[in-house]
Amino acid sequence: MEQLGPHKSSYGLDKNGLDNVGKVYWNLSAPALYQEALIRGEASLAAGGPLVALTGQHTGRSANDKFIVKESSSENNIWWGQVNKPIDAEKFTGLHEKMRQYLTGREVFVQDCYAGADPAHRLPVRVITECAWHNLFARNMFIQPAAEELANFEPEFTILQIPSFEANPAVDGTRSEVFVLPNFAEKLVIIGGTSYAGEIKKSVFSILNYLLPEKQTLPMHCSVNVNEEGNSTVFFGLSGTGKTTLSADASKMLIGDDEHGWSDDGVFNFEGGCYAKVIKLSQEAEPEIFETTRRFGTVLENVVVDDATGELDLDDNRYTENTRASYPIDFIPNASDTGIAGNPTNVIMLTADAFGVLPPISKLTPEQAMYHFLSGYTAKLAGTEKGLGSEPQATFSTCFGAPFMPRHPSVYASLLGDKIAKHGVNCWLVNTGWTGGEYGTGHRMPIGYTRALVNAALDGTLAKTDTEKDPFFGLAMPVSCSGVPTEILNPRNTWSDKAAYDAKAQDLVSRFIENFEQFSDYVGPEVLESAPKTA
Ligand SMILES: Nc1ncnc2c1ncn2[C@@H]1O[C@H](COP(=O)(O)OP(=O)(O)O)[C@@H](O)[C@H]1O
Ligand SMILES: C=C(OP(=O)(O)O)C(=O)O
Ligand SMILES: [Mn+2]
Repeated sequence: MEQLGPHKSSYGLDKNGLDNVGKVYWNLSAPALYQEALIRGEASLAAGGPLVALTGQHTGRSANDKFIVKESSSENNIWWGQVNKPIDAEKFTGLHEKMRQYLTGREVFVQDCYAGADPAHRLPVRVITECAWHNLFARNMFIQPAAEELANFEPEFTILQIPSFEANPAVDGTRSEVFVLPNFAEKLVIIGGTSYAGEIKKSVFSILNYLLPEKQTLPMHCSVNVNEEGNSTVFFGLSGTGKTTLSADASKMLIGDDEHGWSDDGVFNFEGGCYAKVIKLSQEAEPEIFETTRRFGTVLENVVVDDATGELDLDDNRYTENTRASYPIDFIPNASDTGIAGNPTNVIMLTADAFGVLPPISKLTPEQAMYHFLSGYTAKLAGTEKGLGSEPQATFSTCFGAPFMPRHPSVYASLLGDKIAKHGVNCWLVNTGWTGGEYGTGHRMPIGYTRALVNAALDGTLAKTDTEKDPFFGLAMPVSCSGVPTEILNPRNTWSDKAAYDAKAQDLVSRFIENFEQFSDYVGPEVLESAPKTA
């Protein structure tokens, strides 16, 4: 086994059961990984220097192909159901062994890194990949140990990601050729059949979501930034609701864009990089993120590059709507270099309501915050082309991140409830989705309006503004906000057909109620009292 690279670890790959591989590239730098990726034809270079990779068939997460290994150490702690589905330990062992055989004589890339900016909570993770470009993704996304820490680095968890190795569902116990299999007993996640890099980061997230509640630390699918007064804000939200977009803001210090922990000491980023959606990215609305797409070190996924000029075309969705940029967090000009901040003053729950019935901002009582956290509502337009007649798809994903939450939602909700009460946190619901009338005719909330509303919430202005109560969801809607047209603050105003608005709002209320039945035994009467009600 040939060992290459300046930062080999004394904890060799034999300890990962991989004494049979051909070459190991240890902790290569970004330039070295570029070279290896380019030599192998894994990726190409675009103007300004980003590395551009195509993932082929799988351009997003394969949520249905994730199975948690059922074994005695974790079995009773997992919330088994539609989301967390089991796979037998024997099946895992069989597939892992096949994967190991497959790697005989092959090359692998290793990044040893930390997940968790707070040294008290960080997890040493080893990411072993087949491709150099996925290794650079891992290097961008996680926290790099100091050079002297690498020599004696001992991983607590390992991610083994081999996209060209596919499962055979008939014998391996998977659903398809794709598999994402966390094994909490063996402290190992094996990934195969997909090149979507997001699987790597979300696997590490799932591990921390499993481990941290036992340390009284709440893991969160959220972004975090800090304003000029030093107050930190948590932005919860499902994919596409604006965590990354809204946390990158010239007037704030960025802590992180996607995954954080909240301990007794405050909040900390799990990651050391960001993973931004770049489809139709506007230089004007998102200047900081836009800049990252034209520089050395950024990995672009499924972005179209002009053959003749090497220029990016961020508007081209021929491979997917889910085009991505991963970059180290310090590519954002005002990012924190510690990844740590104090206890949040505000919690913002983001939703992208494609029905166009939720207000662009509302103040939540602590009980309503619990209700919305457990509900985890967002909605997408069914087709990528929004047009008349496309009925939106409602999604309820508990804790704003069900696919990544191995434990029962009440575990996370009770930690959040305690922290909101203890620190007197202000909670808000922000709709970054569609407005301006009946769905299909409306448009997405302009980012500038959302930023203005968020800023008015954070600087205390909205707390002093009169509110009106929406009759369907019981939400307190501010009646005015500087920089935002008054008529959009109550979404009913934006519909020409008021009866259609009422019917649609009522329909969404019914969906909330139906979805919440599964949680009604886990919350107190005050939370149920604060729930949306059918008229
Ligand atoms: N009002 C808005 N607020 C936030 N994002 C918006 C808004 N309107 C449109 N967008 C777009 O929605 C997407 C939000 O994605 P992103 O911030 O990556 O979400 P997340 O990080 O929560 O997955 C971006 O493409 C952004 O340009
Ligand atoms: C990376 C992902 O998360 P987000 O869209 O929230 O950035 C994902 O869901 O694959
Ligand atoms: Mn994001």
